[in-house]
Amino acid sequence: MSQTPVFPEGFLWGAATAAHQIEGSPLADGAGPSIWTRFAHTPGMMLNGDTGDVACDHYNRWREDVKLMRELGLTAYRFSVSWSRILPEGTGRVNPKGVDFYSRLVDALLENGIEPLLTLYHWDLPAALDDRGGWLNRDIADWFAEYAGVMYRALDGRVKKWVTLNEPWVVTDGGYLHGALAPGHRSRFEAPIASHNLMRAHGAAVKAYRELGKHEIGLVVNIEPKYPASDSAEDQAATRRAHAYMNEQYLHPALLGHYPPELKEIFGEAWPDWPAEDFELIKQKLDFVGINYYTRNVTRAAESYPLNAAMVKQPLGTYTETGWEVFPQGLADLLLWFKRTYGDLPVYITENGAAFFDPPTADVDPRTGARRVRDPLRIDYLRKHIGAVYDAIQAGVDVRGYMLWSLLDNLEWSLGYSKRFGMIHVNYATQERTPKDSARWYAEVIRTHGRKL
Ligand SMILES: OC[C@@H]1[C@@H](O)[C@H](O)[C@@H](O)c2nc(CNc3ccccc3)cn21
Repeated sequence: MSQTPVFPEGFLWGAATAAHQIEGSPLADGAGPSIWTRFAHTPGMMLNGDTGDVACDHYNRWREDVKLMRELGLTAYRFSVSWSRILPEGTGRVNPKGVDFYSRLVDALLENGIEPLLTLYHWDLPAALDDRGGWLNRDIADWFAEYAGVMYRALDGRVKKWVTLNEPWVVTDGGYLHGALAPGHRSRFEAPIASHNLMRAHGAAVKAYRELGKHEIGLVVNIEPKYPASDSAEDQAATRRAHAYMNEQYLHPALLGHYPPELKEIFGEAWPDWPAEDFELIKQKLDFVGINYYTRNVTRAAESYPLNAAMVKQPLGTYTETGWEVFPQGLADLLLWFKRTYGDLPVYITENGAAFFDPPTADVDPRTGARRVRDPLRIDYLRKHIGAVYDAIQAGVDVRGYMLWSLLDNLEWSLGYSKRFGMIHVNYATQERTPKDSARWYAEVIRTHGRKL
């Protein structure tokens, strides 16, 4: 970044969370269980046996959390809705208390000048639908559109930026191919089917929005730039496969109406011949794309499944607690690739952040009793990545906002509470919130509209 940044007028400065990671009370007020309720209570699936039963108790503490957002000066907040709070069986009967929770949250955000960005699906499929095949059942496109319609009717107008899916790649790769995430399947035949039905459901929800909604809707993907470890043909080919598998597998059908050809090469006999009409459903006009960026991959050829590619650890690199290399240039490179490949569609950075070690309890000043959590590594990470966003904007990419992952320390899926991504520290024993130094730094970035990076 070569000069004091000035971000575009109206650029949104926010933070992001997800229902199952922060809310707790998964079965309160008539809610049905999700696949994560089940997965977390399946022995051996979660580090330390952690579950989302309490999490950050946001279901009860949401007023306090909105107050903290206001104090930091956030102008936007990205959150997700738990499908099984709204439709306990996934379809049919609506649970009014579930709708009320999100309606009250949205009203509180608006009263505090915070724009809501609502994600309809952030991995917590109703268990009742998983029992009917879940993402492997083609009917899920209709089930998802039904759920989306309930939310559009309830909140559209107060919510003006909707997201259909969060990261279909992780849902499929984690939940159906490698089994590390709910529902814990390990099948190279199931993964492409789940992946395709996720995109059909995305298309059906966007189509429903065009009939019911009056504002904006998009898709959120996690993408990582892939750099070849060498200029050997094998490493170049492995990098091409890795790029297609993560970065193009979802954006291509959503924005171009076809899959990248590498997917047939990767999955072979496990890659079906999809009906042409499926792509008419999937390729719906979008108002924006959300990009979740965390790291890059230096890629080499290797015997691995299914990509025959492996990541190369960088000896001089800095790595986060989740083992991801800190590489801010990758975000700028990725945004320029997006613009070159898909054109001038507006983009939001819908997640960016890092887990570094933070203590389980905040430091307390013995004289004043003030609590503090020092997190200089996170400040350095955020400063450099927000700087990369600025550089991409200067290079002509239409980035409209930045959502820091995450507002609060929270349940890091099957890693439990072992990884802290929050700019606000959560003492899980007391549920006490303490803004970390990174939160106070981010508040200054927001107040100066990026000048104080
Ligand atoms: O891991 C941090 C966050 C996670 O808490 C969010 O719920 C999720 O949206 C999210 N996506 C990524 C992107 N990368 C990723 C790669 C492999 C497995 C899981 C996530 C990171 N994160």
